[in-house]
Amino acid sequence: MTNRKGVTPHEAAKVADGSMLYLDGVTVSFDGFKALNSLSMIIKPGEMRAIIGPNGAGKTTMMDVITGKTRPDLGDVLFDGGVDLTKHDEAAIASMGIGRKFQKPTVFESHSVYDNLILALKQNRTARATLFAMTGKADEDRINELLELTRLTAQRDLLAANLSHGQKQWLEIGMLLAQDPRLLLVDEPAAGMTDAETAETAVLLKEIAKSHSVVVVEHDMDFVRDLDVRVTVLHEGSVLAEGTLDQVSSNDRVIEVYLGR
Ligand SMILES: Nc1ncnc2c1ncn2[C@@H]1O[C@H](COP(=O)(O)OP(=O)(O)OP(=O)(O)O)[C@@H](O)[C@H]1O
Repeated sequence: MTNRKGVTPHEAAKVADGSMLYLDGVTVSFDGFKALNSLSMIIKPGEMRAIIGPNGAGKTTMMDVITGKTRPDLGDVLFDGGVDLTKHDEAAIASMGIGRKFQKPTVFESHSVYDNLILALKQNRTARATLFAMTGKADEDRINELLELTRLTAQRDLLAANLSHGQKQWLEIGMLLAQDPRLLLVDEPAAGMTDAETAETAVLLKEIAKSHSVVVVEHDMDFVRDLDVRVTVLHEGSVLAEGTLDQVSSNDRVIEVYLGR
């Protein structure tokens, strides 16, 4: 079988070799409307990428395709150099190491911060992991690391319901990390945060990106500037521009369609 460019899956896997995420010619239609229109993008291992674009550009649909929620009509979606994500369902893709953080935090409000992290850690126990089960001490150490990373050490025994909006987002990021993903997809983390929380979230994501690939969808340009990473601009389901934030924001086509000035 070949895709629309006459590329076999084997050939696509060769091109994708060494990438964490490889999208090529990905097209998704809803009743004839192309939410994604031949979208292509490569994320390298250890890379953090910011995705921006006006409403309806296809950002959410792209995340849906990567996580197996939506099947593309056309195109290659490969993880870790060669795993064809279009052949797997959401649960299988999550267990392969792709974690997704939705915009709205979904922490367990009636549980403490600590219990939320423990629950996330235990969720990750596959049969194999149970066989070589971590000791209680190893679990404690991991939780302490995650509390430290997510700036929640002092809130460890608080009910999640009593955290600020920003702290809930950080807790949920910690819960995702407890499941040891290799690629994290983060949808508008700064939405609804205070300026201080937004700035801290950029620092947090940069720390996480030292040991994970991260794709961040975001509208807040100050936050994207703080991330200081390569930016991809989506428009009408395809890549309009890619580069530093300064490069894409001085691109005439981006100014025309995205910034509208
Ligand atoms: N299930 C669906 N059925 C029909 N149209 C859809 C569906 N999902 C998305 N669309 C359309 O596809 C386009 C892309 O939507 P998508 O949500 O991916 O954009 P987005 O870049 O995430 O936008 P936003 O910034 O507003 O979240 C939009 O025009 C949207 O109306």
